[in-house]
Amino acid sequence: MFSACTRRMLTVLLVKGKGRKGGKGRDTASKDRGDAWRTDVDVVDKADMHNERFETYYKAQNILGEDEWDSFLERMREPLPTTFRVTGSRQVAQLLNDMIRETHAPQLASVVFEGEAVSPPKQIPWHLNVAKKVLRKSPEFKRFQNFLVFETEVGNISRQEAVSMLPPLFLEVKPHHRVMDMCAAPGSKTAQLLEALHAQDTVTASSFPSGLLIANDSDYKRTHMLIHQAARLPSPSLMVTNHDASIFPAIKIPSEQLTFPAGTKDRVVNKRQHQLFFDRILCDVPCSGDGTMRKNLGIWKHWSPMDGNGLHGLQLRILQRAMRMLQKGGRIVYSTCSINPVENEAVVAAALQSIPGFELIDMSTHLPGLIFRSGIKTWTPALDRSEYIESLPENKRADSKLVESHWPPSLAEADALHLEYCMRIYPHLQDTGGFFVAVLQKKQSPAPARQIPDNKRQADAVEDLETSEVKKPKLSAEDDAEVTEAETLDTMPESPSEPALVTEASAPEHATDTKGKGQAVKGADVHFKENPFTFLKPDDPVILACISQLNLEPDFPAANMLIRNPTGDTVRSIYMTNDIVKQIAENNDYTRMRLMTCGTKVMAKQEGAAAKRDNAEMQFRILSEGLPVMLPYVQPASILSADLATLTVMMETYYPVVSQFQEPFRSAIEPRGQGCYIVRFAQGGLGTASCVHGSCARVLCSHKLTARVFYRLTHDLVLPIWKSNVSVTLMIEKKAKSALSLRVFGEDITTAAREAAQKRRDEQAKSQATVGEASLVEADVIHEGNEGQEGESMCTGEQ
Ligand SMILES: C[S@@+](CC[C@H](N)C(=O)[O-])C[C@H]1O[C@@H](n2cnc3c(N)ncnc32)[C@H](O)[C@@H]1O
Repeated sequence: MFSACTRRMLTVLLVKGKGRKGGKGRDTASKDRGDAWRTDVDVVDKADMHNERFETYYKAQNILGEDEWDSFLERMREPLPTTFRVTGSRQVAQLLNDMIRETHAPQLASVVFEGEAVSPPKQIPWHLNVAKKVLRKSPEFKRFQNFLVFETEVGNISRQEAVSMLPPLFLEVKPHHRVMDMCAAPGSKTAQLLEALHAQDTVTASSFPSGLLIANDSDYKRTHMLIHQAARLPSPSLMVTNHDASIFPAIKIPSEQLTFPAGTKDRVVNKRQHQLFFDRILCDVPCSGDGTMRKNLGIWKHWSPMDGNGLHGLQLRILQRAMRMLQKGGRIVYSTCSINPVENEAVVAAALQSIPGFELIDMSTHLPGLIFRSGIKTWTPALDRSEYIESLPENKRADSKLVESHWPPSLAEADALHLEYCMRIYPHLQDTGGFFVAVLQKKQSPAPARQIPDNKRQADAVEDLETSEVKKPKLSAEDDAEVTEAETLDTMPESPSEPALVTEASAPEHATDTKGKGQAVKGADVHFKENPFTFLKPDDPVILACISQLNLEPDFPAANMLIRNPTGDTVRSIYMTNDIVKQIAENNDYTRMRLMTCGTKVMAKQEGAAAKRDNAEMQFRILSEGLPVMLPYVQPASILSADLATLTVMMETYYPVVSQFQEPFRSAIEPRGQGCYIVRFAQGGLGTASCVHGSCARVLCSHKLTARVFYRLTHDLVLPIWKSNVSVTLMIEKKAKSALSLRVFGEDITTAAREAAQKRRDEQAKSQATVGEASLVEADVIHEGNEGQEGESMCTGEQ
């Protein structure tokens, strides 16, 4: 389907039947991760997938030729192929991709169900069609589905519609780019953008991109989904904010982050702070979601053209705000999962007409395998819910409830805007959902740009601040209150002497003093209750202790470590950011930005049983999720080597004592003091594990023999451990440990799994005993009944 898809994309169609439960629309489409792969009950019949208004409206828009209309509608009523993306860290992604390609796909290659061959999962652009019945009844597919469910639960695989993977591909994000995701939750595209920023990552270590990604969503609860999603791709370049994207505040950045083109006025050069402009912005705006009707069947019943009419104003304002935050030469992708021109071409046309200096770009050859139709140049907005669509002459349009931007521009204007460069994707073209993408670019200034290093930017931003003049579109009064440019840009300090932002009266002594204590900050949001962000000084005792305990390299970015608590006294978790994220956090009021998180959590104070047992002084450990980011700074000599036998011991026992390990690991760990260490299990290493309960050696297990099964490690594995006075513990979370065990050994050999299996066996035995007792009682009752009133005894017994 899409030949330019990223390495991590895979697609599988898991469900093919009559249809599934109707959803509530696009924004509610994300489900509980664990349920995401389970097949739903059919509740909407094909016969109910009709909506007169939908058909009349779209026929009137001429979105497709007559010859395509029937196949379009027919495909709209077919269930959507289920696609998924491997989203975990590069280490996990590589393993999972290999597992699917090398283990699951071959195992599924020869499945024949009811006399018909079923195709295995394939990387996009291929597809697999599997009937629900096959999934339920074919043991091979059931196993594959279980694998998907498990990896989805631990967050390494997420269900994502194929078309929804497109916008980030059109953005072409590079590691040095400053990127904004305006409407980001639940975060599937954010994950793709992060992957692009981290294109230089290796299998075990994260890169340290100089770029930035701000992932924003106006829905507070949904920003937590974003944070959760992003935690799987730990990045020092990430910030998550909770703002209305249409009034996203201007972000200040100090001069050090910019280079100025020759001829820039002194007044500008001497300014201490400037507005940050982005290289790439994604506007995946809230929409009516009628392109998702194949999976959100509820939309069939309730669809009305007024859905799109009502969203148009907000969509336009979000796009306009993005345009005002874009760097010259920068790119915006505007996307919706709607096929309604009022939410698509109308928004793009109005935005281009209202803000000069932008153009649509032709991306038709960017993904050669993608089949799409060009954007349309004229449409007829619906005046009401009526099934009859009427157009109005231009002189009557002002009298309607619609605003000017709902209507199409003249054909000459549409030609000049190149609306044909917009891309419309319909379900029948390549068996996907419906989707719309437009790629806008801010024209370069006439003066050729000087060659500048990656981490330095032209002060193009400054010029814009000085000169920007924005023509505002007429917006419908009922849509939303109009937000003026002044409200956002005015908050920039005009004079270099104006103090930096962020008041935090309770800033700790050891923190960098970036706060104007007690000062009221212009634009601060007093209702925003998240903890402040406090950067530790590089010579803070906590940082110095971490450097020495964890054997960190001299180039460890000690100045970029931050803590999050109101007082700054207790340091439990330490986050790491890159320079640009630090600059933004320090130069902007975090409440005004509504900053939820920045950077990534990399270290934590060792607490709990182990520390208490050992009476440990304050010690820090590297978190498993932060390890890829920290690894480049851990001195190689301090990294321990181990084989899979060592890993087996760590998996099979909660707190294995040193004497349980074999040589050479035992001698390597024995003399070391208490603390956190990093262990590398090298690719190609061969190991064994006892089969505890799994299918691989079930026969041996049931005969109480110890099965030793051999495994080979296909990639380097690097993990954190904690050595106490007596034991060595693998420091990864319980579920992640089980997932790792499944990936490496093909079985869950962890202590937790063994205990759970034992518990299940005990319960089973108990219930069998109860059944036994019950049948004895039953037999007694039957016996008694038989003795007494023959014929009524069964009934009594069953009660
Ligand atoms: C289509 S969804 C985004 C999906 C997301 N890009 C992804 O790929 O996972 C639209 C999002 O816009 C958010 N939203 C709605 N109004 C908004 C606004 N004014 N500003 C920012 N976000 C908004 C919704 O909460 C929703 O999460």
